[in-house]
Amino acid sequence: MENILNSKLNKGLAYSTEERQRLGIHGLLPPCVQTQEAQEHLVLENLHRIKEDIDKYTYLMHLLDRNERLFYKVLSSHVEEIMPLVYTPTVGEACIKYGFIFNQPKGMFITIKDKGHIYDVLSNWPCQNVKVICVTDGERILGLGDLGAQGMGIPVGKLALYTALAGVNPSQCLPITLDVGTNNQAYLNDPNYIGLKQKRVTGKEYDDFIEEFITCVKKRFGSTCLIQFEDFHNTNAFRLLEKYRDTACTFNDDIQGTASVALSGLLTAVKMTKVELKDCVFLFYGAGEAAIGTANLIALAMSEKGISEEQAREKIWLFDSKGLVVKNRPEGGINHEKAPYAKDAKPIKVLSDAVDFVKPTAIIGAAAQGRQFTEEIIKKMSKLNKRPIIFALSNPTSKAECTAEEAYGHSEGQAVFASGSPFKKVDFKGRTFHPGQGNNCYIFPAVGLAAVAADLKHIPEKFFLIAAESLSNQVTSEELEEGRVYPKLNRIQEVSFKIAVDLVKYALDNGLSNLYPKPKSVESLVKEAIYDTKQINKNSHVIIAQLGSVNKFQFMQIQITLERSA
Ligand SMILES: O=C([O-])CC(=O)C(=O)O
Ligand SMILES: [Mg+2]
Repeated sequence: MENILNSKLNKGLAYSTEERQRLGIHGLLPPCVQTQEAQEHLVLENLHRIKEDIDKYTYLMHLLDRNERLFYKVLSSHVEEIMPLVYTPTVGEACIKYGFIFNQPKGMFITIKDKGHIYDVLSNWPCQNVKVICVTDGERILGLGDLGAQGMGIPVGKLALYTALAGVNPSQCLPITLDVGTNNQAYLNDPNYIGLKQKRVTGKEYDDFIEEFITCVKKRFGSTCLIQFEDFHNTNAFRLLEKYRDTACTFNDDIQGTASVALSGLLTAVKMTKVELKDCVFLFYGAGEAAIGTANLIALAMSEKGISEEQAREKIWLFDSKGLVVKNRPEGGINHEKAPYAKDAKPIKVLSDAVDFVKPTAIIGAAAQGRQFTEEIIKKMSKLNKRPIIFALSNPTSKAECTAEEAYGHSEGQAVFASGSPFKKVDFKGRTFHPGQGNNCYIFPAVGLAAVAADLKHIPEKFFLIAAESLSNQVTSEELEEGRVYPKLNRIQEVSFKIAVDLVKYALDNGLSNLYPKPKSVESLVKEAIYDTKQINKNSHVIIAQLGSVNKFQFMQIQITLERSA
């Protein structure tokens, strides 16, 4: 029975008659034996019958609770169709409604009330061999703001992509929400809100809590367990990255992952526009994690192409909620992260006026303010550039700075466009345009695979430059012809694999890996770490060996099942 109840083991109707007898589950299933392909087909048919995306999300999460391998088989084989249902944009709606749709826990909730006991709480997680944690404190979920503990949908969705896009074993992944309260008043008043009903804890109490969390993760799962920070507020995201980047195996996906995918898109875009990267001028709409992270990485990339980082920063402009980021502006608001980009120029408060003044080659939206790249702005960009680069990176779709249709339409088909959330292809005046999804999902799964395969100590900034270049180099000439800034999603697994291999090679050459001696073939090393989504039709002892990470209690239960069926 344990087999059917354990989603990691359960195969549903795919158990053969022999297996059913051996495992003592004969009679618990109807007699039909299905192939995994037939099951996959059925899942897709069911999905197509469901009308609302949020209901499709719930259906898929139930599948994950029931038959993990089948879930990953379906997701990894139909990325373009299914990723938007378990990830951006549907996951945003799922978080908002998490109180209604919460079913089986898929990760851990560690609250401020657990302070002093975080190690014990982490010890309750049934899998021993955790190698990747995605953690949020729910304060800035996508562009939707403070969703408190209901932000859990994000680490769950991110880790699902670690497996589906890069093949990290799901038993090695742990989604965590740190619940330090919420300042979302609607949630505090909502009887269905699933988190702590208190205002956010801040200051020293917050910092001590995070410190205990990091220390306990290292103690429980080892110092090479990768900790991906996700959807923290700006004020904490930059600080925590600086604090832990050299003492833990960690990165911030919103700062570094997004920067890497954005830079990669730009490296590809300049192949289309034929304006060299070092000659481009960038205007960021937004000056938060994604904007500053990308600006910093562009400066690093430019500096490797022969100009100093300082000269590079001269070509990068920021526009925040108070207008163009210029020195001594009366409104102030120029923090430590923005300061290197503040220019000696007059203050400008209207984005369209800033476009006139800055004359950018590329505008990059990352402010989560919705449709701010207006027809007027896109038309101005098209006058300034033969092929304007327009990236609308804010998520989910409702927060995108413009739609794909607007970008291609208002630029008469000249824009090189990418967006954080997916847009369908656009037909315009007899031509078809394929918008790129400039989402960090092209980067973080590969970083995770590299970290798991090579037992990495740290994640250096250089990783995000290498990943950006590797991703851009993998766009084929056919894809370029079709105007694609990123490789097609239906080959994202091979692309992630190659990025992971490039990262591991750099890690090995730079003393970042614990592996000794150096592996002979990096490709084989990374391949060995990859999870197989195909149904296992092997003896149960092989299943145990593959699980490898169940806890003592589960292990005993499986042994009992096997003994009974022997
Ligand atoms: O989750 C996504 O789709 C990308 C991301 O990190 C964010 O928008 O915060
Ligand atoms: Mg994020």
